Amino acid sequence: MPVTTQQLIQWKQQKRSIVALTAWDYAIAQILDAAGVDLILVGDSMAVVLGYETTLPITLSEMIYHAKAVRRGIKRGFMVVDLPFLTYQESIQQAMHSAGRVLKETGAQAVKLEGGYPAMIETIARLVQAGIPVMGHIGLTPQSVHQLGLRQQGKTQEDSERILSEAIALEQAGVFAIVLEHITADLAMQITQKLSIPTIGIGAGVHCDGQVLVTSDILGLSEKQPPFAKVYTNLRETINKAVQEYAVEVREKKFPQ
Ligand SMILES: Nc1nc(=O)c2c([nH]1)NC[C@@H]1CN(c3ccc(C(=O)N[C@@H](CCC(=O)O)C(=O)O)cc3)CN21
Ligand SMILES: CC(C)C(=O)C(=O)O
Ligand SMILES: [Mg+2]
Repeated sequence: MPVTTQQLIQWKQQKRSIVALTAWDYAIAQILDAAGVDLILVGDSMAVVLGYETTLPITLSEMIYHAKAVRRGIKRGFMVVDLPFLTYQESIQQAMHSAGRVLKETGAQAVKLEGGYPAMIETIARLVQAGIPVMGHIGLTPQSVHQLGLRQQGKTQEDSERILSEAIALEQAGVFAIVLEHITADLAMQITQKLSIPTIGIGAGVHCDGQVLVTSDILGLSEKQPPFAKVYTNLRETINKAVQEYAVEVREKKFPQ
């Protein structure tokens, strides 16, 4: 049975951790889905797969192109697509148009957008009223890299209080879940306890209701990873070995047989 927003909320109540990863094409999506990943995110971090330094250059059309391929690989997982930089901040109308395109053209079940109170609250409420499930994303928001940098957020009392109140405002606006990125484990625990909707952490400690990482990071495909990522295998090395072996066999006329 496909995962739903209700299922995600139930898993929080049952304290069953939610497993989330990112995907950018059919093959990766199919492998993650068959492995039982609960939530599959077409993240704008796909920028790394396309060779960009930040997530800012990714366009809505690029996200939709990749999301359509991901959709074809998923049978069970809940599929979320990131709205990229400046495709939702301009106006409620712009956000509605972008989120509508994502749901209509890709078959995703939800969109994710960065930011909290006050900037995004009205926009989120309107999307939810229109029937579009929205996932929040606060703490380190990479689309604001030129303001925030990439450091851990919520380290001062003032900052952590602000992030906690953003989380509460997002829940009230109707998000079904929130990504907490690169904040202290203590703050993530407080938010997780306070909210009825699931928190999905990335670099936010073990007390979140679920965890997400960028799949190219855990596979060792990215050139570099954030300090909070764990590299479970080194695909760069694996691919390099296979390609070297192939090259030798071609040059020595050992392949084809
Ligand atoms: N491959 C990849 N994985 C990610 O998780 C990811 C992306 N790309 N791109 C978008 C954002 C950026 N992310 C990052 C990237 C680097 C740090 C990092 O190195 N943080 C350092 C401080 C660096 C600094 O201050 O410049 C740290 O110690 O917190 C954190 C988050 C997380 N997201
Ligand atoms: C890592 C997650 C939360 C993300 O926003 C992305 O991959 O773009
Ligand atoms: Mg993102």
